[in-house]
Order: sequence, then structure tokens, then C-alpha cells
Amino acid sequence: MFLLFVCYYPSGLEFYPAFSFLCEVLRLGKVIVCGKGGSGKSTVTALLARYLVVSGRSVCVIDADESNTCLYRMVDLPHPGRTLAEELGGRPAIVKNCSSVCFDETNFPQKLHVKDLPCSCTSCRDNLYLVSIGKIKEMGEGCSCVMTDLAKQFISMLYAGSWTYLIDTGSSMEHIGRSLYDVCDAFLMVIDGTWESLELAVKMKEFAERLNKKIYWVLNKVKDSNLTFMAKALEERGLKPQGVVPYISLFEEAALRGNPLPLQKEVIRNIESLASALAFGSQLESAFITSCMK
Ligand SMILES: Nc1ncnc2c1ncn2[C@@H]1O[C@H](COP(=O)(O)OP(=O)(O)OP(=O)(O)O)[C@@H](O)[C@H]1O
Repeated sequence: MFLLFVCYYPSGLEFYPAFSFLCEVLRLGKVIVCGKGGSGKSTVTALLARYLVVSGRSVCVIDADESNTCLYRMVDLPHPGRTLAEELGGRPAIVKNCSSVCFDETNFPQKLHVKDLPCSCTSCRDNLYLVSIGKIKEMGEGCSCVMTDLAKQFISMLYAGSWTYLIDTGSSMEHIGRSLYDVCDAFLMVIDGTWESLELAVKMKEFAERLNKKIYWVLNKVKDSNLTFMAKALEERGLKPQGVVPYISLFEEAALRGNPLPLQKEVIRNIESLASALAFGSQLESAFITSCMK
């Protein structure tokens, strides 16, 4: 039996019904958020992170995109200061040391807890943490392989426990090419309303099946007028999404002004059902697909 209660969310969020059991059962572990460029990976990461935290979970967002700069603003946290790469001495030190050991069982006999990382490279409020792996900052400084290798070592050493780690990746397939999935539990793929996203989703589905990893899907910023097309296209490809985040013009405004993502009722409702579907491994009700097919 599901118990429904009403809780008060801090930071200006409205009263909103929440399922208390959600916090108990949600065991997402380490999740790679992936998708084509601009599909909304950072947006979905930030929404899910903020929602999970107000629902009582401990969440660490790992910014593994070496090009973006504003994730901290989206999750409404202070700038984390240095990246992990900078904290470890910058690219030269990482290239020198991390090809084998930046983080391994020798350096860290016990699992590393985000809370134990230096404040100079983390940002946090309540139970929401943000760590940024590294950014390309200089012209001609070299490729991002070293960052992905660092991310892989770091994530593998992280204490999982009851924490959820949301790993926001760049738009490329670098995370696949360098097997970041080895140290993660699942993929959450963001699909926007484009053919390219659909094609990429099919590819990711094949990869996940071959890897025997869980993969979840979320439709993002699909306009109402395109839902019918998307629903049919998804069904034809055997893709069953766990959630939909509609096109919300306030998000664009927040992006324009560099403001945190607004979490009003409509947004929370969508994120809540996505989180719930992720927790239970369920898919969007087929009613959604059938209603779009009409
Ligand atoms: N549901 C939505 N409704 C309206 N706008 C959205 C939505 N989701 C994302 N956007 C907008 O789309 C743009 C790209 O979003 P975002 O930065 O989250 O994508 P990304 O996949 O992380 O991008 P990149 O590949 O560059 O890392 C942003 O301007 C964002 O505000």
C-alpha cells in the first residue's frame, strides 16, 4: 500500500504530495546521464538531483563534461572552486600520475566518500554535492581522455551506500569509447525531439544490452505537437521511456539568465513520476503511448 503524505520543501518550493516510500526504495547507484548534444543532459541531471534531495536522498552530481560551465548554477549551488583535476595538480600531474594511480585501493584502502573530499573542489548544500572532474581551459592543452580516465578512477573509488551519483557527461561518445560504464550501474539517456536522438538511443540500447547494464530513457523538451511522432518512433524502435519532461519555456529563461532551474509544481510532477519509474524499473504507462498514437 502506498502512503501519501504532504511535506514542505525548502527553498521556496510549494507544498507538494510526495511518496515517502520513494526515498526508501530508490537505489539508483552510479548513473551515467547521456544523450546527444543539447538534448538536456544537464537539465535532467539538475532536476533529478534537486528532486531527489528534497525527497530525502543524498545525491552527488559529478560533472564529467569538460566543456560546460554552469551546472552549479542549474543545481543552485555555489561554484565548486577547483575541479578535481586542478586539485590534483592539473593536467601535467594527472598525465604523470593518473595513467595508473590517482585513485586506487593502494591510495584509498577504504572507499572514498564525497564528504571527505577537500572543500576547495566540492560544493554542497544539505545532501546535494557537486564535483567537477576537469575542464579544457587552455588552447591546445590536449584531448579530454585524461579527464575521462580520471573520472573513471574517481567514480570507481566512491562509496556507494545509499547515495545516488548522477554523472553528467559531454555530448560525445567519449564515455562509451573509454568505458566509463565499467564503474557505473546504469545509463539514463535523454532523448529530445530529433531523429538523431532516436538513432543514438537505438545504439545505446544495443550497447546496454551487450554490457548487461540497465538503461532508462527520458524524453525531454519534446513539444506537444511532436509527441505523436515521437511516441510512434519510440515504439517502432522498442524504446519504452520512463518519463517525460515537457518543453518548458521557463527553463530557457533560466538558461538565459544563468538562474537555477525553476522547480514549480508541473516540473516536480514530471520529475517525481520519472524518479518513481526509475525506482521501480517501470515504464511510462502505455496509455501515454496509445494516447499519442491516436
Ligand atoms: N525541458 C526543456 N524545456 C525547455 N528548454 C530546455 C529543456 N531542457 C533543456 N532545455 C534547454 O536546452 C538547452 C540545452 O540543455 P542542456 O544544457 O541541459 O543540454 P545538454 O545535453 O546538457 O547540453 P551539452 O550537450 O552541451 O552538454 C538549454 O538552453 C536548456 O535550457
